[in-house]
Amino acid sequence: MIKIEGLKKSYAGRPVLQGIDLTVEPGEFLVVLGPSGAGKSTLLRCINGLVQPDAGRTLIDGKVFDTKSKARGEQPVAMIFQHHNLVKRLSVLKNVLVGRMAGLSSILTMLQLFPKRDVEIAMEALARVELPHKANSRGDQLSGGEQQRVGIARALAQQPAVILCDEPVASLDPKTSRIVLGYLKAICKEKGIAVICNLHQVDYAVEFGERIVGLSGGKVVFDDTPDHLTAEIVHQIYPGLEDPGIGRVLKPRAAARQPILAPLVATATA
Ligand SMILES: Nc1ncnc2c1ncn2[C@@H]1O[C@H](COP(=O)(O)OP(=O)(O)OP(=O)(O)O)[C@@H](O)[C@H]1O
Repeated sequence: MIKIEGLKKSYAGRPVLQGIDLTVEPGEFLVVLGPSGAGKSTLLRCINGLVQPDAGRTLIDGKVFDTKSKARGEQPVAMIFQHHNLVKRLSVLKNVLVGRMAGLSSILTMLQLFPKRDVEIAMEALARVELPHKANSRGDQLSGGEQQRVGIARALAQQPAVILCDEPVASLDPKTSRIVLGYLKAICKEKGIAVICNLHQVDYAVEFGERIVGLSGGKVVFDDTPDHLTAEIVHQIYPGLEDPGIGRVLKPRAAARQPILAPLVATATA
């Protein structure tokens, strides 16, 4: 279980996260929505131990995880990025094995020598995203969607408790985006890995998210299942958004409901 308690972060005196509390269960697929600058990436960086919050903490299975844990090589958190972050000149298999490096001595890492068990784990992860036949291809010989599937395999090979995804389909076409999100969700369920996924696309959030968190002005302004996400709430999460079609992706039942969090309007207009 991932427990995020009172996370606060400011840059140059400007608050970016203003006290985030979230609990995410194993195997839960949580989507974070919010406008540019809402603090979505900062939230993931704090959870991942890349950024030290000014206040608050993240507990993973009851143990604090922060920048110090990361520096010690603890790896309960895997990350998937928008631009895949593959090493293009390395083979697909070696890219996936990057997910296993934390447990290796620096000499083995330098020589790119991997224990048989790690290679097996990496191949299993590649098989899970249906790319074992690409193991010996170079990273830059794959399409964008395939590269993102390798990114998922690399995260999976790390055997994490949580996978954080920062706009993982922002540079993919709609069909490929659905394929990639489909793999992520299936893996989340099968392996009991919590997934926290930043997205900009409300339609994908509703289609794939089991739970949606709306972030605005560094605060959680919505936290519920997709069928409770109304067009009004979407407009309040994204102030000034002019997209009359947004209501079409929301279920009629949701469209009939009222916004459920009182601070929403105040935060969105602050
Ligand atoms: N290292 C940093 N130094 C200074 N300011 C930062 C830093 N990282 C983020 N910020 C600022 O914090 C705010 C939130 O940034 P963040 O990247 O978390 O937003 P976001 O919701 O992920 O936006 P986007 O959807 O555009 O990626 C922004 O105003 C950004 O400029």
